[in-house]
Amino acid sequence: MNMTMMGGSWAELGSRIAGLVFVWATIQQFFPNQLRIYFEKLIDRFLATFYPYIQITIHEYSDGRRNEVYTAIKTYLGAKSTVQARSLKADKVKNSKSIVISLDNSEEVTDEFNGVKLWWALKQTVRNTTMFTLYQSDSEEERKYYKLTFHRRYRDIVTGAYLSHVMEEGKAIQLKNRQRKLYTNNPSDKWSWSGKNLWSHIVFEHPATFQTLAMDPKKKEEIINDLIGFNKGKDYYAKVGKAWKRGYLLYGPPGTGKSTMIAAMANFMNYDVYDLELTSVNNNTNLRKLLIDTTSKSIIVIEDIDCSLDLTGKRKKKNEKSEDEEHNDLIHIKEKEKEKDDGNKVTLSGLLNFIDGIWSACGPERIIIFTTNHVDKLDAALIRRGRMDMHIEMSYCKFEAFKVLAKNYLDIDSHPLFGTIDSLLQETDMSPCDVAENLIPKTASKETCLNDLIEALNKAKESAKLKTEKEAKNKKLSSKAAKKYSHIWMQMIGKLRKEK
Ligand SMILES: Nc1ncnc2c1ncn2[C@@H]1O[C@H](COP(=O)(O)OP(=O)(O)OP(=O)(O)O)[C@@H](O)[C@H]1O
Ligand SMILES: [Mg+2]
Repeated sequence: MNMTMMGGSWAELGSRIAGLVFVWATIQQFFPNQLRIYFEKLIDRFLATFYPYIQITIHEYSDGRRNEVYTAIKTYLGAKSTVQARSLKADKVKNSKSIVISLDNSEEVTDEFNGVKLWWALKQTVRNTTMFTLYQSDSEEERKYYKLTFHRRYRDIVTGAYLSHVMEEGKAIQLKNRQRKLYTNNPSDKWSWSGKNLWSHIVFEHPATFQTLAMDPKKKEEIINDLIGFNKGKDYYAKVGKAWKRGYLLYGPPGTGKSTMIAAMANFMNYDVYDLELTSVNNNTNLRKLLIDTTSKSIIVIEDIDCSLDLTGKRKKKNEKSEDEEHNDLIHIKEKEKEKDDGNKVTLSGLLNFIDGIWSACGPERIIIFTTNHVDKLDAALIRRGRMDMHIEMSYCKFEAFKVLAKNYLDIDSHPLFGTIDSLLQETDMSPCDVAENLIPKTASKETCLNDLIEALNKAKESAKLKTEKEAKNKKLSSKAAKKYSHIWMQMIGKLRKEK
């Protein structure tokens, strides 16, 4: 804080204040209450003439608890002070992935907001506290606080917009620096009575990014843009009256990168991941409790949704039904479920409520992802647009995806063998997982890896051909048998009729 800028000589001001304190003490002794209030006001006015600055103090602890505002200010000033302050502190803070820089004691920084100049200082008081233990002893307790000084002219702007800005910035930096977590739900019957152990977590450290994800580049860009739009959509969602959340359905054969995509999304958005194991949830109420216990800026994942709930069978003739019939069907299913709901299982309507019921809006900025290998097995109501806003097909490896894998695994952008691989990938279905397996360098030669892949692709092509031939043969045989038996059947019926 630049003290010389704040007007007058400090020594002079100090002696005036000392004089006033003396006068004040005398007044307190000899004068009645009303007169004392009058003098108090007079002194305030007198001080304000010489010292037009206001100070706000923010203590580290408030009502015995750590003050959230103090923490946000500390983070905010940490970012400012790296360029200004001469004395800084570096700490490894719990739940933070990097070292946190903050102001050292008695250091000061200047800030500017919409043309208003402000001065911040970190102060510390030491209090003697007596510990009443067996060996009664004295100990010193440190109390830290930030002091913000500004001209009284800017009182409104500082107490309003500026402090909100500091809080928002501080929280955003905290979020960016935090160590992200991967949660999984504990089985409902093992929840503690306090209800605090609904989820267990570990640190989330998956290396997948969109850059290393092998898929069609256009599709990848579309997904990235969708996520960016969602991330910036706070005002839009509020304006249209929608809860700030988005659903993605990832479907495709095994090993095509669905789980990898979830990790890439979480890294891109800087979100936590809640991996929800539906089979460990014993009823709809507990499912709702789990939802309420998730934080904002998180992805809730239900992997292999088709295996988690019995959603099949009810809509086998889906393609034959009109939209109206589908709708009525859903109402019917919900009613039937309600009738037999014994509170011992998660039902389709419970899951639908989980996704977009009134409780789903309880924490903003959340993404829900379902993955499945069999999209056609899922109930249309579960994945309709609005619930699962974007349906993403993760398909077998094509040449563009292969190029990403070749770059990741072999660090090459081109090779004379790429042409052969391109044409083989057009004729054969191989998952990125299997392609990647062949690209892991087992020997020093990159060419050997590519040749291994070509060999694997040729084998896959050959076995696919054999499979198709076998299927065609079986089909032919069964249609021949069907014809034969229908012929015999007809002959029998004819005979019976004649006999009649
Ligand atoms: N598109 C991809 N891009 C990069 N790596 C991939 C991709 N697909 C698969 N892999 C690799 O294969 C491994 C398995 O992929 P992943 O678990 O994401 O597949 P999945 O689609 O979730 O499979 P499943 O349906 O069996 O759950 C990953 O660890 C990753 O290394
Ligand atoms: Mg998976």
